[in-house]
Amino acid sequence: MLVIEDIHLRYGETSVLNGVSLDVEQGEIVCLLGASGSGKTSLLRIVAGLETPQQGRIILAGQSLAGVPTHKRQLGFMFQDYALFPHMNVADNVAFGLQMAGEPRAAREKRVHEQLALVGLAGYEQRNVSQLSGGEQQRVALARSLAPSPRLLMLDEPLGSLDAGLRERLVRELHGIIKQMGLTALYVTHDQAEAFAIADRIAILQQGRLAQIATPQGLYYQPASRYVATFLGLTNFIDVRSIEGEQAQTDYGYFAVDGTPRDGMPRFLLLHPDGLSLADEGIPAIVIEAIFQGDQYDLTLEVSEGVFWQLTMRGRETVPSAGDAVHIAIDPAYVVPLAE
Ligand SMILES: Nc1ncnc2c1ncn2[C@@H]1O[C@H](COP(=O)(O)OP(=O)(O)OP(=O)(O)O)[C@@H](O)[C@H]1O
Repeated sequence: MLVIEDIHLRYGETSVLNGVSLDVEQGEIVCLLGASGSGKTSLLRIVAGLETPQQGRIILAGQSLAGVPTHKRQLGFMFQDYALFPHMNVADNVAFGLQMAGEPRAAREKRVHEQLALVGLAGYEQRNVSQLSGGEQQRVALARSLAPSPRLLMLDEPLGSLDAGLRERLVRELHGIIKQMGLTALYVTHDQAEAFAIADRIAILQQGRLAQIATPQGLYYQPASRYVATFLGLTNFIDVRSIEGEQAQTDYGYFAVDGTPRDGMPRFLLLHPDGLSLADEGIPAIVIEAIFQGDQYDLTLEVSEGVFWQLTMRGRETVPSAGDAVHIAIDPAYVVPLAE
């Protein structure tokens, strides 16, 4: 549905996007996830036609968008700072795009009614938008962006200003609505949990480059680099001393590395915290802290001086205390070789 091809964007001497390419399938939700300043919003603005790259192409439904102005691209927008019109009621806000497109009144009213029902705000037509809660306002904004039947929905931190609990609920609702309508969406966020909750695939941007694009599970269990792993909060790295056949030698023993990384010989191994457990024997460690997170304990363990590993314990197992000596077993299926 959407092809983003080799996009380069510079502001003066500053390179903001450096050869970004990715595809979004019809009906797919792709999240752009990355640190502040990694270029997420700039990429969205290029797809929207609000910014022109020095190089590269955007193709929507088989047609190049070069020279096509924003209002002719048939896109829906839900941006954090793209506020509702405070002087209009809910119905007029939702009808805005339809009115701009010259849709007749009766068709407009029908569509507004349908869209409000879809976002759970049936009967809100005459309400004043300034009297709605933050969550209700976001739903009106969503209904407004969906009303003109966009070919692609673009969302930039759409839930950024809401509190955590409401965000969690709305992100699930948003997912349901986008999927129900079979919409294709490009969703910008810097919040990993939000991306995991809504995306079919996640594109990680790292200083204007695409570091990896994969399903949430793919990213989490097979990060392509140390940067991606660290960004996702996975920090148990060990250096590879040498490779002997399909075995990597490390300070903590030998590990099989048959699935070698695509970019060359592994220099590090990521020990995924889901593959670490406490056992009667294994790598000796001292518990530094055990933090209760509701659904799990997050343990920090010191395996040698200044080297700390994270391990999670689920369920109601007996959890050791700070200062306890323990042993760590490693499930080889959760060892990820990384070249960079
Ligand atoms: N009009 C501009 N002129 C010069 N530099 C710009 C302009 N717009 C963006 N930049 C720079 O481009 C880089 C990428 O910005 P962008 O807004 O795309 O990042 P982002 O990943 O969306 O960040 P955030 O999560 O903070 O919104 C930043 O370093 C920013 O300062």
